[in-house]
Amino acid sequence: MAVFKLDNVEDLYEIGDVLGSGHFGQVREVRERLTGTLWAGKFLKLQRSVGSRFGLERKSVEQEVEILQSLQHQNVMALKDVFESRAEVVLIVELIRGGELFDFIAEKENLMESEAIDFLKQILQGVCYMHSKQIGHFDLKPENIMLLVKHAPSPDIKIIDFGMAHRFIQGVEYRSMGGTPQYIAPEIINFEPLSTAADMWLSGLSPFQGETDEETLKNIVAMSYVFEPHYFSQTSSMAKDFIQKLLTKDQRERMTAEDCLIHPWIKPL
Ligand SMILES: Cc1ccc2c(c1)c1c3c(c(C)cc1n2CCCN)C(=O)NC3=O
Repeated sequence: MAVFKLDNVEDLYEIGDVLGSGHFGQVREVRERLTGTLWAGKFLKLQRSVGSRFGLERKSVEQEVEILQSLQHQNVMALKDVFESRAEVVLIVELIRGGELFDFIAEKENLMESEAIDFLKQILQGVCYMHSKQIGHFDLKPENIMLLVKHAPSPDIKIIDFGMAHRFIQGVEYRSMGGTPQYIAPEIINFEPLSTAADMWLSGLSPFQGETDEETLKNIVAMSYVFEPHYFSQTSSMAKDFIQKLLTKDQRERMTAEDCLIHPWIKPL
């Protein structure tokens, strides 16, 4: 069993404002007392009793930490320290101030395909790196793609939140039902053995969005989507080819992150 630092996190870090919260718990800005450096603290509530509906199993937190400790890449959120008390574990991670990529794009009048390609290249480089270590993220969605700083000439992308991540072991099957309905791959809905290909079922604007989660899931399994002219009329055929090769139902046929990085839309000849 992994043992994290038992010091009181507040002895080393001044706890600041809440930056966000979600299934994982809360993220707060923290200031390292020794250096004055700002970090983000991810406060994860642990289950008080086995099987409790509230809080996370310690085992799943240990898995997230073990995965983060094995990832060092400029497009993946960095883990600095881990503290634990009786009821919670605190991950001290890189502070990412640029906000979510989704909001950055939404705030722009229009996004040039060249800008989209720059962002996509960084995401693919981060995903390619984690897949090369047999690690799948399993919750890649716009909310988990952030910008290190907002107003940089070419903003750095950071992939965050490895709470659903899994390290594959040769010959050991892995199935999961987790994820966010409009972004999960058909093999997850069908509870089939998974691979890192599930991360490649990328879609920012989900073309499968239904009125309800149930309808969305049916759309995904039925592969019923169209490139709505309202959103895709200005999208190049190369870009649509790229999207279609990702939204491939058979995970064995779907482009890998490596394939994507050499696709003509991303890497013109
Ligand atoms: C300035 C700011 C605002 C919201 C933040 C973060 C930073 C943030 C951060 C992280 C996570 C997992 C979630 C975060 N959230 C929650 C929302 C993420 N989709 C993180 O790992 N570093 C962050 O700075």
